Amino acid sequence: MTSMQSLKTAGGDRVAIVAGLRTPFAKQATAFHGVPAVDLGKMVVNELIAKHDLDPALIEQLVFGQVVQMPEAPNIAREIVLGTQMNVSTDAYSVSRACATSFQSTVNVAESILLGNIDVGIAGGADSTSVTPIGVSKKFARTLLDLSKAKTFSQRMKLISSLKFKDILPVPPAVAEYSTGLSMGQTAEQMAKTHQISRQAQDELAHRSHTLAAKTWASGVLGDEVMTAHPEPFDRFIDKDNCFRENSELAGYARLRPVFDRKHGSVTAANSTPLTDGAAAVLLMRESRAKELGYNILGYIRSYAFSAIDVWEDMLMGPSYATPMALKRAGLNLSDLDLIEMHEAFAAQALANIKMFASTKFAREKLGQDKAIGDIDMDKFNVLGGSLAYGHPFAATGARLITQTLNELKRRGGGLGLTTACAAGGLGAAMILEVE
Ligand SMILES: CC(=O)SCCNC(=O)CCNC(=O)[C@H](O)C(C)(C)COP(=O)(O)OP(=O)(O)OC[C@H]1O[C@@H](n2cnc3c(N)ncnc32)[C@H](O)[C@@H]1OP(=O)(O)O
Repeated sequence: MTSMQSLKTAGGDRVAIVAGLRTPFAKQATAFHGVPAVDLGKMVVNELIAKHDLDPALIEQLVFGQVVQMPEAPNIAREIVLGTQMNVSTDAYSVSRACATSFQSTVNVAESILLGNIDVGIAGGADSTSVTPIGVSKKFARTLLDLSKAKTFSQRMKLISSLKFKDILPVPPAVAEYSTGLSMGQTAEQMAKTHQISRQAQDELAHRSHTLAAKTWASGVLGDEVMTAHPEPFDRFIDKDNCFRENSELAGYARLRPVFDRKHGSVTAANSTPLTDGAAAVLLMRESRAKELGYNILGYIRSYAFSAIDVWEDMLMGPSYATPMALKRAGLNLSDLDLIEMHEAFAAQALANIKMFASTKFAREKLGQDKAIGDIDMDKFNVLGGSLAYGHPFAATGARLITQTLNELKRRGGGLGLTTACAAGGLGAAMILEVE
């Protein structure tokens, strides 16, 4: 059921986003090699507090997430509280919604404010694809347990001799769907085929994304929302993302071979998001509390929605399902929006969603509505470049999109912006933001 959302507290306050910050995003095994997600999270939250002169005692809740879990620190939010200047009594818990994780953490803090439980909270997400839990095969894990219970030498020998070489090889985490075994890249290939997205169109979108991101970095506007990082105890310094190409050339894209379907595919390293390390966070407050504390408000959450579809086919369609829900909840049409910020997991996925936004057939058959969501005006779409160029530290992307959209709306003198993402599990997230 989709009805209007009124995102106001009992006292009539809106949910204000006061600020957002992220670490630079670094390609796997580069600047943040060896830095776990929890440390990236601590870095960004500490800096967010310091940069905005926030008394840590005022923060009543921290909701955070990470997609690639660290088994030794399953509640990353609580570890961040304990590892920063925050009061130990600060409520902290972790959420997971795959690539839409920091949309979820932002909504959780917003809901706490709306319910009157808190006035000030921080939400965000962090991921490291460089520090990952390397596991063992199920057979090896089971044998190790049985070995610990074996009573005789011959029982132990029997168990050990049952193992083959492949059973003892380490198992890295897969960027794949648990129930289907399909990687995200294979799903992107499915989507390219179903929606007839050409290799040329994918490469052009990726080239556009890199070109816009390079231009944006060169303009200096990201300096305010991306911290410089010098992760202790690592003797390195990084002051900007290192995924985007300074001099992207379309001709270079065509040379690459497809990765996920080597024979008939079109998804390559250049039109996919790179595996990335990074963290992002947003500071939320009840509107009048923010004003009382003397903060300038960046913007407000106007509506949000999450959607879910089946995972066997074309499951990265989240924006096409969550966006109409968020629009209805805000009482808006697509054409009312000034900016559309869509997570680019793969160029094929973003282009398939753009196509379905414009499709009346899709609207009728999948959304149960007569009219298409609307044609996306590309002058409003990912105007600063997207995840293909910035990278995609899974749990941090939502908070990056929210912060980047609010800042860009502010620079344009205000307006309405959509942020939306697909996520594993067939999930989708959409949030409409307003800047006055
Ligand atoms: C909901 C969701 O968000 S789902 C999405 C979740 N995320 C994912 O699934 C991650 C998908 N991405 C990946 O798995 C990896 O990035 C891969 C497998 C696609 C590519 O990995 P790698 O092969 O390590 O990529 P790498 O960066 O080395 O690039 C391979 C080559 O392409 C080239 N290349 C990459 N980008 C570009 C570009 N924009 N232009 C030209 N060449 C490029 C590189 O220079 C490199 O060339 P080289 O081998 O001559 O040095």
